[in-house]
Amino acid sequence: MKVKNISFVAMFAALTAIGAFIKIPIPYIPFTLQIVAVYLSGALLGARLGFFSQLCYIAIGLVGVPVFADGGGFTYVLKPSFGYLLGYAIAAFVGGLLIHRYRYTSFRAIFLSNLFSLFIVYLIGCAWLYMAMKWLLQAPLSAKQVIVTGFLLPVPGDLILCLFSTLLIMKISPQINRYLGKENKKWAKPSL
Ligand SMILES: O=C(O)CCCC[C@@H]1SC[C@@H]2NC(=O)N[C@@H]21
Repeated sequence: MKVKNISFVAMFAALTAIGAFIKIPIPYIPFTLQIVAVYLSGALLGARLGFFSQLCYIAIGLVGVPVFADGGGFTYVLKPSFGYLLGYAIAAFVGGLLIHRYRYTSFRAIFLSNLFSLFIVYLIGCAWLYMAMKWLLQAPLSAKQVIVTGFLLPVPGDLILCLFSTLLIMKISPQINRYLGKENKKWAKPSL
């Protein structure tokens, strides 16, 4: 991996950590800005590097650096919110794959790709929340409680962040692509 790529992977891992520090505590799962870094990492770095950036973020947290919303350490895998972190890596990969493979450049296509990434995060996150509460913490939540706390409470904010991130991606992707040397791969200038 080129030094340039490694520095971008590290930068997006760091941005996800910053997103975790900006949080609003709501029951069980905090509202955070991590998702912005997830959208950006896939869309700007592509599937492979976006995935690595989130994997790197998860690894740093699991070895004990308190970069997650509620700290860090290996026992974080037992937390109800750990599934969302796994979802970040998959979501960055899928977002990057869609946007780069299909050369998405319009606002609508990038927004829909981000929405799909968000869906992946919630799918894995809510499934983990349900299982962790039931089997790891012995404090089961009903499916309805999982949907309310794990999805309905944070999703309005995430949709606003999806809109904001899409605009940001459109604004800065030409510069990042030029810097990462992806411009030869026919990435057109994004258009509204
Ligand atoms: O413990 C962590 O660091 C992960 C927190 C997960 C937060 C999830 S991600 C999707 C949804 N949107 C939010 O703002 N909060 C939840």
